[in-house]
Amino acid sequence: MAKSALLVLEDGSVFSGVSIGIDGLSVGEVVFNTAMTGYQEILSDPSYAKQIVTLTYPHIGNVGTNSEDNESSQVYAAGLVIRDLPLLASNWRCQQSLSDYLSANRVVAIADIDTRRLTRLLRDKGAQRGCIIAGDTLDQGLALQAIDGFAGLKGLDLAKEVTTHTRYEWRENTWSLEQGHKPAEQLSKHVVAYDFGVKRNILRLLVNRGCRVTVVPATTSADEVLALKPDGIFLSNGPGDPEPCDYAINAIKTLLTEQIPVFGICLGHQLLALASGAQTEKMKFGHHGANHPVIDIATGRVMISSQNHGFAVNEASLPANLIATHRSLFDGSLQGIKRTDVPAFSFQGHPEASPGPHDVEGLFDGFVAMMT
Ligand SMILES: NC(=O)CC[C@H](N)C(=O)O
Repeated sequence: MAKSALLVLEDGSVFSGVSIGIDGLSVGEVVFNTAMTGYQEILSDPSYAKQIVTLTYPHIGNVGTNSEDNESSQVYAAGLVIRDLPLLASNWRCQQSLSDYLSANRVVAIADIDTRRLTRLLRDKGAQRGCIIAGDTLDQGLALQAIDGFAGLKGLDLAKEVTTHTRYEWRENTWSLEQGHKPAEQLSKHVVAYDFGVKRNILRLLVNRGCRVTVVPATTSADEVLALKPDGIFLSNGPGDPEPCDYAINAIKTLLTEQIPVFGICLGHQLLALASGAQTEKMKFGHHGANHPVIDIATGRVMISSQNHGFAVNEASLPANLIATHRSLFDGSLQGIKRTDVPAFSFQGHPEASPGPHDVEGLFDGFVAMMT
């Protein structure tokens, strides 16, 4: 018999379902993601730390999980909420069912709830603080207490918590159906990548373009980065609010005076903006999905992108040396920026996909071209 579980929200809403992970209680910001595939990449994306992810696609788990599709070494999402877990996981790459994967990674998760009702609620009221409890005894009062004890993501520096403790070299190339991981390329450009919660596919796409990648902890100083003699500096994605990451903002300010190419993704984009004098703000329910249209303002070209952010750069706050390069066609919010005085640019969505379409991958080529 499946154990029961409850999802409780700060507004008092309660959804009851069945547990598909471990027994226990987990609190976080509840958000919805509209991607139809890629649940394993989403769960292991460090940017989801302290967030409980609801997947709007109704059948989740059909293809199980495997050891190659993780975007980091563990699950970072604080919990998973789905409609229906199929009885059977079937795929030639499947090594573990989703439910076994959730248990092995110590995740509290709930299925059999009305994710359409939940998503409408989140859309109307905004992302909610919430709690999943699973097990033999379900105490709603305890869940509400846990929610009270969680202040939300605003003001929370999580990059420092998920970053690597030690510097390391990344050599693994991209994966394809025909070849698995491709053999190493000739590596001619040296990229120092700040790990604020980096996804592996970003590092692979850099290797695929001939970059030797050195990944450094989030708190690495500008002097330490410069001592590594980088041809380019990459600012990664990551969880939490960018504003309290003053150590990173200060380092980026210094690095921007060096005329070394800088490329930022998501949190890295927000940090580049803050270091350039712009401002960020919390969004109502953010962008989480793999089907978000974004326009390249200079060419008018529309690309479908992967997205995962709850904060955004306020376009009205851009200083004179920062121009808008991309906008979301869902809500008009800023999706890309470029410095006019130094070689630095960034994108709010996820050009590395994983999961999602590859329309925006050309930004990696732009970064390599800047270094050449
Ligand atoms: N994927 C990311 O890097 C997310 C950035 C930031 N934590 C946000 O929610 O906006």
